[in-house]
Amino acid sequence: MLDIENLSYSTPDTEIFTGLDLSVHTGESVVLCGPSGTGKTTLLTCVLGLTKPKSGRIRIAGEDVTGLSRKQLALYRRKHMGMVFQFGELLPELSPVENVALAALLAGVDRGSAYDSARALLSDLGVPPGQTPTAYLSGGERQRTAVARALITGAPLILADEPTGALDRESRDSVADLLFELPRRRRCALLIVTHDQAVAGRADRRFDLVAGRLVGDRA
Ligand SMILES: Nc1ncnc2c1ncn2[C@@H]1O[C@H](COP(=O)(O)OP(=O)(O)OP(=O)(O)O)[C@@H](O)[C@H]1O
Repeated sequence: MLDIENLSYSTPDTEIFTGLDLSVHTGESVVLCGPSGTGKTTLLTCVLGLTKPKSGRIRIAGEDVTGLSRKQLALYRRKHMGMVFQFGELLPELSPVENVALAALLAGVDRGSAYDSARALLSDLGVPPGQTPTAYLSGGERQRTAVARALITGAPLILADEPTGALDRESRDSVADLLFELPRRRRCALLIVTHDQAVAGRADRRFDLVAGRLVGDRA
């Protein structure tokens, strides 16, 4: 589902990573760890098409996304990728169902279907129904809502950046349970960046980004 080939990125002062190769297949979870500042988030933003790599190729579902225009990328992202951030990044004044339905509406789904799917997905992921703005939910409930938002369009590639970094241990475990079930339950590919060793240990494969190189399991 995701094929990264010979990817390099540098800032004007520093080479962040060089010649990275990484594949994530449908039905599996891959975790990316490594010291702070080695470029893990930058790698995710390259996959999302928000950062342009210096060289190399990223293919998603067989399509080379490194050559797409910004507009094509935005459309491609909506259809093929779901993203979960550390702090959920939800709209705090909207309820969970509104946050999740909004992602479907932006992807062109009609209002009735968007709301029906959002309610069904949130119920499946254990988010209490109701009109409470997400600002008042617990951290775990917010992250479950963020996972629902990432899934609502049926994206085959789910990316997560420190999805449990802001949670206590109990919420961390339940959000990790939810995330690691996804590849098999929903036939997607999952790539998670995390510093949390308990979360990292649950992935099918693990890599560490150290000094610009990936170290670890191979595809
Ligand atoms: N556009 C940019 N201009 C300058 N520096 C950048 C740019 N993008 C990334 N960097 C630098 O690249 C390095 C990698 O940052 P990144 O956030 O990807 O690391 P990380 O491995 O995710 O770190 P952490 O684990 O702390 O979240 C950092 O030193 C960051 O400041």
